[in-house]
Amino acid sequence: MGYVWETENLVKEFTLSGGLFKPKQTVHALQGVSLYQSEGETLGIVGESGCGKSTFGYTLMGLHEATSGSIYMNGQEIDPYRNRDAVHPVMQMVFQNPYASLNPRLTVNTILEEPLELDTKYTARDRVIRVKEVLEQVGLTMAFGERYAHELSGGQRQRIGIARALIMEPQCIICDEPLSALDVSIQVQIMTLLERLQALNGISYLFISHDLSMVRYISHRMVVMYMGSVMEEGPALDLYEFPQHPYTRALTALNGPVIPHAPIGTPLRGEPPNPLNPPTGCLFSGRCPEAEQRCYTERPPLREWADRRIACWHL
Ligand SMILES: Nc1ncnc2c1ncn2[C@@H]1O[C@H](COP(=O)(O)OP(=O)(O)OP(=O)(O)O)[C@@H](O)[C@H]1O
Repeated sequence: MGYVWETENLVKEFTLSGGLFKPKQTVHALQGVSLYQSEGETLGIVGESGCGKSTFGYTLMGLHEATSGSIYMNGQEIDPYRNRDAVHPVMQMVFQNPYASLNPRLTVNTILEEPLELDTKYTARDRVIRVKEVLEQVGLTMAFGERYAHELSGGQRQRIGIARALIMEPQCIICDEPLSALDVSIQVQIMTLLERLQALNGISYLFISHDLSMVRYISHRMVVMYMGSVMEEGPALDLYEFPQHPYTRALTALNGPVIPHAPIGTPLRGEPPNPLNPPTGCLFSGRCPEAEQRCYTERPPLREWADRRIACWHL
């Protein structure tokens, strides 16, 4: 089975413009990320705030221009930043804030029909049918089509966000913290909806969240990111219950031990290093309880280890 998308050594740097006495500075947001996603799979990306999760999703979607590296969709190398038309049939995005991501001046019907209008394959009648179909899929009736965003609850808005992503039948939806603005009971409903849609349409999700304990439930595979770099990647439950990288162990330690005898990490200490000036060795070395001399000078590559990939000299 082919990959829906794949990245090779993806690098994203943001340049901060300097001032009269201040030189330009570079934020190293993604430092060579190589990942892939299979059809029908949910891939979770977790990590602390600022580790580059959203930047990865945005660069993949072409909302940011990659500094270097390659992006493939269905095996074809593309530049999503310059060729959005090639991205949209493959990938759509659901945003964190359902309040901000819907245009308040448009009815739900107009919001959902807009992308269809760009495709000549859809007649006016087809558009109405497709909007009804997609509203039903996200658990809303046709009557919601007449409403404006402010007339909807948070959960209903996020359902519309999902409907908008679904409408062109993409292969993959990037969900960037889609639950964090919602109440816990609504979060469960939206998670259940996403799972049902996956069973129905075979869609893939790239699920971005800082909440490891939640991501492990929804994901098949999980990626732990730190300072724009992949620290550990593997089957979600297994990775959560038996974390190997000291950083993953530290993250899971925050949630308490899950399984008796599972390796328990040392809780995180200190702050991540400045992304303007990342360390030359392992990016986690400054906070790692197991760091040795080599960790401070040489960056560990991401190496295969059973069904995982781990970037640590201690394997
Ligand atoms: N447009 C931008 N200009 C400059 N720096 C940016 C920009 N967008 C993101 N960054 C920086 O890139 C790094 C990664 O940010 P990003 O938002 O991708 O992290 P994140 O893991 O998604 O965090 P959060 O969970 O808080 O959204 C951070 O240091 C951030 O400050």
